[in-house]
Amino acid sequence: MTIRSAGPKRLRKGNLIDAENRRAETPPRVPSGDSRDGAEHLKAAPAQTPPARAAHDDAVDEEQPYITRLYERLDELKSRLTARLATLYREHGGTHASVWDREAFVARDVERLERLGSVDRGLCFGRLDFHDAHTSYIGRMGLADDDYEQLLVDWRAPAAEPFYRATAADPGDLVRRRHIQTRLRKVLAVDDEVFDLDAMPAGGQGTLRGEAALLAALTEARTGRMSDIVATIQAEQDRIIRSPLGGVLVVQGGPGTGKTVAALHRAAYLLYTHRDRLGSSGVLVVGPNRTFLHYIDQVLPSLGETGVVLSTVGELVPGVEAAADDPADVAVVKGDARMAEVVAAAVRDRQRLLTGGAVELKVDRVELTLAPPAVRAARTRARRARKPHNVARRVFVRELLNHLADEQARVLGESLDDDDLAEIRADLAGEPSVAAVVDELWPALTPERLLGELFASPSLLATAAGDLTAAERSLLAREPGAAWSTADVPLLDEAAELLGEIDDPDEAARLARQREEAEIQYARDLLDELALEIPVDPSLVAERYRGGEARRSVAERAGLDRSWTFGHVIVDEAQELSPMAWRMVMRRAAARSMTVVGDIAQTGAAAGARSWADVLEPHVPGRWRQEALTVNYRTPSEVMDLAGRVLAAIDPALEVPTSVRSTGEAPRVVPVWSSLDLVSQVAAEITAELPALGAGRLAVLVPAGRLDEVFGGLADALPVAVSRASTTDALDAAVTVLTVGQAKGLEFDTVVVVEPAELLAESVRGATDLYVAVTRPTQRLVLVHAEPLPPMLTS
Ligand SMILES: Nc1ncnc2c1ncn2[C@@H]1O[C@H](COP(=O)(O)OP(=O)(O)OP(=O)(O)O)[C@@H](O)[C@H]1O
Repeated sequence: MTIRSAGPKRLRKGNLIDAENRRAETPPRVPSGDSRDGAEHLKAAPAQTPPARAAHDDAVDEEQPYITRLYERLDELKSRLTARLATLYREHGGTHASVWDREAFVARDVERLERLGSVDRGLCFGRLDFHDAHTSYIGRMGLADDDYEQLLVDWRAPAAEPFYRATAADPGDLVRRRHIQTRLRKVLAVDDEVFDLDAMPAGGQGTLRGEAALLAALTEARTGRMSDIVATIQAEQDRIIRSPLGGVLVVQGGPGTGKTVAALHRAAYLLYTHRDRLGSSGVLVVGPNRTFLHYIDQVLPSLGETGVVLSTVGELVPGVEAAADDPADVAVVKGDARMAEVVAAAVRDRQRLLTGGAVELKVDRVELTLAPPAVRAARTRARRARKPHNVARRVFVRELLNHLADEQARVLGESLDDDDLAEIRADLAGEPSVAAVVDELWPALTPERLLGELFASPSLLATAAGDLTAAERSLLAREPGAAWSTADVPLLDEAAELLGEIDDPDEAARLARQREEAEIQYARDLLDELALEIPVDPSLVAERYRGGEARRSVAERAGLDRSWTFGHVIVDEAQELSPMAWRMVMRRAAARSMTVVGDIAQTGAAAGARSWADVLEPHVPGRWRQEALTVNYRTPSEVMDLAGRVLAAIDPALEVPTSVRSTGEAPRVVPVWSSLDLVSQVAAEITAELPALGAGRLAVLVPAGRLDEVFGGLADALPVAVSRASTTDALDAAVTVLTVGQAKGLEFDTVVVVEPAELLAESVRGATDLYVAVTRPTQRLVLVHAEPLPPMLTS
């Protein structure tokens, strides 16, 4: 096994060896010793000599009492909080102010308890020894004793920075950085980097260790869930994590360079550092699909942050469920920036004039004439209000009723005072024939109705989408009542923005009901999570949360409110967003504080990005900054050699990230004589792989057209659980069958790619899909094919 220190982390003074030796049963693989791209590489160490082992064991013993003390402090704080919370939950009544105070205490204590409960695993993972003889311990949260003496420094605090940033060239005041590995509150290993050997106490030199903690993290079997990397953040990642809050930060990096994980740690860092600001406005993380969000959803809670909203593009409009998939050409048209004008024109087209001449209305046996000029005047006034359609509708209705009331007075030949006129207007407003005309001329519209009617009507489309070709317009056709697609959601959002809220009591009641259900569910989840030792009646908690806007968590409120603007927005796999999706996401980030994470070389969506400038210049011209991540932590170098050939076929100018380690196992290519045998051969390959897989995860990546066939065949043939990406347990099974699109952002110990030539041919971005597919494994890659392999995989 080799670790290459290719950039973020450099070889440092002292030996660098694998502390895992202590528990590893087999010695690590001797490195191949190649040094690509001039990257320094770290050699796996020979087995420890007895004195080194003894010194190491002494260091483990030395740390245990302190770690035990930290856990005791954690437990003490937890039991104090639990007791106080149980008391607060039982209290009733009091003045309005005292009830309010009590609620505030409850909310604060619940949040604290959640945080304390989330940091148990690996509470402390580092220690810094400074020249002035003081020592700091670094961990998942800050802890102090009752005398305010600092016991543990939060990893996000400025005092923890040397843990991630110190280098041999620039160690600052640091004498030694120690990684501490714990399991179940026991110290397992320590891993030291010494910056000043002379300043080390006698005997301390024996514990010198290198990249063991990183190596241990990288080679661990995958669980189907992303883990935090708080103990092993690398310097180039740390710079991104601690980059200032303001403006748009783009993080460009190849597969496996830690973009996702760094972005999530950045969310935790920003919440910690700017709690005042972000605590009330919240952080939104946008990911490519639900499976991916499920894959990452443990990372922030494990860092003690629960208040972040995770959403796909298709979920960003509350109340709309994007259940359909559009073909690529349809998604391209719907995602095109020109659609903004189409939606705007569609709204304008619903503000109509009387094209067929005057209409006669019979109100209370009085004949009233509504003439075209009156409607035109009302429309002009309403449009001048420069308000959303449904809000401006009030002006239109008022103008029209004024006109009709005057008309009625004229017909009756009476001179009426203001009160009489107001009464007539009220009567007119309740008159069905008047309401019908108003609805025809300026209807109250929901986004769903606007787009549903637009896409179902070639004539409405022809008027609103004149800039689109006839072929493009025909791609927008949709049956009334059909399911919405992900590509429809940004259009619905665009429409919602232009339409505004409807003054409709039924709609208001529906939203209130939706909110209430969410509150009750929240209360239930809360009690489940807290697992209070003293029983508390869930209905009391539900009651407590019901109705009180201010008592709901920010994430809850934000999740239910389409117009919520977040303090910071993180967009992952950002290369996949269409221009229309960007418009929607930008609305959620009104202050333009964003982290945009992606890889232009992995753009799979036909409507996705070709350059970050194309994406961002229209929204934040000249006001975005870019950082790069260059080291691949996921994929071994043997697999990346093959991936590099695929990348070169996409564009020879694109750079392959340098793998930080190698396994000595080249990708395996398995030819099959007939495509009829493809699935059985895949099953045989997986069966052979299972012993090495252990408790890890294996993905079968297939062309979309083969999903059902391969899933069905494997589910029958394999002795282990097989799932597919569309189900909620997708990442829990040992074997998951996915399309490449569904595997975006995910990783697995072993990946079996089925029929690469078909993947390549399946879409205009087939080569990109192939690149994404082969960069998913952390250990082994197998290619099974009946059709000839694409040349880029054979050379
Ligand atoms: N500093 C680190 N310490 C330990 N593990 C790390 C570190 N950096 C990245 N990793 C691991 O490397 C893997 C890849 O990270 P991540 O998924 O964030 O990469 P990515 O750049 O988003 O990849 P892709 O573009 O392919 O989606 C993850 O398992 C992550 O935990």
